[in-house]
Amino acid sequence: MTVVKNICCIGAGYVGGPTCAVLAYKCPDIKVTIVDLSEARIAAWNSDNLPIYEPGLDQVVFECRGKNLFFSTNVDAAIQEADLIFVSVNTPTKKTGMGAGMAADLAYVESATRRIAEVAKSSKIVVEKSTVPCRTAQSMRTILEANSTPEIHFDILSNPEFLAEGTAIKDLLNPDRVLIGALQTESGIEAQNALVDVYTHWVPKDRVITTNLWSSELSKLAANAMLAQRISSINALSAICEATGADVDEVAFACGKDTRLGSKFLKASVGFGGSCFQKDILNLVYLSQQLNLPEVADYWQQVVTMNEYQKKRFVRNIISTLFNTITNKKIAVLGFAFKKDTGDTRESAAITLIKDFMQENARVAIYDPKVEPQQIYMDLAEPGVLVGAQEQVEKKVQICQSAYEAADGADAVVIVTEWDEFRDDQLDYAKIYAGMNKPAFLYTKDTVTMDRIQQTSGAKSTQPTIPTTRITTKTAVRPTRASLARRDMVQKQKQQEQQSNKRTSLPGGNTLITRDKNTLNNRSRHSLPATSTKSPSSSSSNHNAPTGLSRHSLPASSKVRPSQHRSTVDRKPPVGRRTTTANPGDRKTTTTTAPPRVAPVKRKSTLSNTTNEPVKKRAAWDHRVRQAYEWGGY
Ligand SMILES: NC(=O)c1ccc[n+]([C@@H]2O[C@H](COP(=O)([O-])OP(=O)(O)OC[C@H]3O[C@@H](n4cnc5c(N)ncnc54)[C@H](O)[C@@H]3O)[C@@H](O)[C@H]2O)c1
Ligand SMILES: O=c1ccn([C@@H]2O[C@H](COP(=O)(O)OP(=O)(O)O[C@H]3O[C@H](CO)[C@@H](O)[C@H](O)[C@H]3O)[C@@H](O)[C@H]2O)c(=O)[nH]1
Repeated sequence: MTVVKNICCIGAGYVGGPTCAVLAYKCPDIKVTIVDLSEARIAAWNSDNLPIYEPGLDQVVFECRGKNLFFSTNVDAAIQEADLIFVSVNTPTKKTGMGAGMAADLAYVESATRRIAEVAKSSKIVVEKSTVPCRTAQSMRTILEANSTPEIHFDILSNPEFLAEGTAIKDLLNPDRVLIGALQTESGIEAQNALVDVYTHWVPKDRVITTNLWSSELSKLAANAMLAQRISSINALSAICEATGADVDEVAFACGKDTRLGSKFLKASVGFGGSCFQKDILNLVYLSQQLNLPEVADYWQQVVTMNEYQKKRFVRNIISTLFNTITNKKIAVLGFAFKKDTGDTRESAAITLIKDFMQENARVAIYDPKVEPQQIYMDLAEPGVLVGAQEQVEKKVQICQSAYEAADGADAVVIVTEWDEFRDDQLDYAKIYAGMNKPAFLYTKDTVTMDRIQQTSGAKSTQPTIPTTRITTKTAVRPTRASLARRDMVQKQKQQEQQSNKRTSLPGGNTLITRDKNTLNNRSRHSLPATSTKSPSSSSSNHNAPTGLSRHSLPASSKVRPSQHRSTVDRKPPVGRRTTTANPGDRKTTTTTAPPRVAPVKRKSTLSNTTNEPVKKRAAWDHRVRQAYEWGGY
């Protein structure tokens, strides 16, 4: 039986570093050496300032470094010493040549494999940790076997990594499962058992799954494709929600309660980012095409297409609500990393959004708590992102030290990354508002709807009303008293509408209901016009704004009293109105004036009647709900 005593990991990146640091932490009897070609990266791993930000990583590394955990650029020595070698190098999407834009670039995997074959002086278990197309292990095996001798034998395993950035240490310490694929030969199974023994130092045995090589490789792509598919599904539904008045969070909550579906990964967003999802789905699309399965390829391609659509839709909505132009307007972008608790910016939605803002000649101010300015400049200067060199980018964007600095003088604040410090109990939104141009707008990533800081009547600004992120029943929490009250209230309003709303007959026998401007929920209800043409009233508005607004509470940190909040609204009649023409799915034919960001006074009295809760108390309640959700994660 093979016992692993010495492990080498080739690739000291987001996966190799944390994975093998946790392995060293949990297996003090095993020596772990993480190697990389990048001297800068290894120097950082050996310093107090680790090259990646990941909660809990510092403690793990500082605990083991120098004892049984080592970082080195001496790749050959580490290979020679090891019994087992993880190949954890990058596998980005190919940029040129065959399969460009889709296929995984396996050059780094191949070069690491060749290096092992060249320098190994004893038998090794080589473990494919990188995410690779199905049957890559076959190519690795061919390279290794071509160099094996009677004394040196190579076994190849597939052990894909499922950690998510931002929660990597938690995921590694307590994984849902560990997957190990092997050739079903005697030697393959022995190697598989040796790796099982390593993991069972801390992972319960029933969570270590053993399969054949190809199932293991494909399972990694499949898991990512299915996770991303859920996000695209909920994002597709968010577009329908905005057009119909349904609330995407409520839909997600209702669907997620079905135990067959589950509540995770149903959070509508501006689109998924990160180095993995898009790359791995495109990888699957390419694989399907190569296998002559065009329908399968099209199916998975649609997940990526929907993601792109969502990002574009978000930008379009922002421009639309900013009166159809953002030229020379200052847009504050809060967050640049692709998700919170990581400094990783790869495929971050922020890059796409900022690119679009800049192409519309907006001025962009960016703040992220963990991403270095240099990284932001590099990402924005990437060919195909912004035309021009880094110096040009530096002239166009302002990188700020705080959210307040970014928002100062801004026309709009866009929260792209859901960092905790942007929560309304952390950030003083009254202060943010005070420093902004009026009317001021706030957009949040998870709603894809406009969150308007204040409704003003023209150029003159009024008292701040400061709604912050929307309050809804989120996927991880039960419906609240507040949301039930809202439902009651909406029903009540519906009844009132039936009496007071004007009914307009549309050609084709359809009916357009124009809502009373002062109703709480400014989403209009439409009968679906199969053949209707544009109603006369639709020509009066030229906006294409999102409408899926829900209620907002005052932030805990807000200095604005509920009474001020209401009185401002009293002074300002909401303008939300929506008319739909022939094709309800065609956003171009749907015109909407931006609905008010906050409810009119009517809302308060209705709510008070329904819940018997003063507004202030209700706001606090809503705030707790949101916090509970956010701490619960997706
Ligand atoms: N980032 C994630 O959250 C995540 C999660 C699961 C799986 N994965 C997969 O893991 C793999 C690695 O991802 P990552 O995010 O860690 O990438 P990364 O770019 O952060 O790290 C890869 C490292 O490998 C090094 N490298 C490349 N070729 C080398 C060679 N021949 N010898 C020595 N070092 C070499 C690079 O210098 C780099 O530091 C990818 O296949 C990725 O799809 C990533
Ligand atoms: O309900 C959700 C969940 C996530 N996201 C977004 O999806 C992206 C990816 O998030 P997440 O999956 O949490 O982070 P990653 O680090 O990309 O992790 C994914 O990709 C890794 C690399 O393959 C896998 O190992 C992980 O299992 C898989 O979750 C981010 O932009 C999130 O904001 C949503 O929009 N809605």
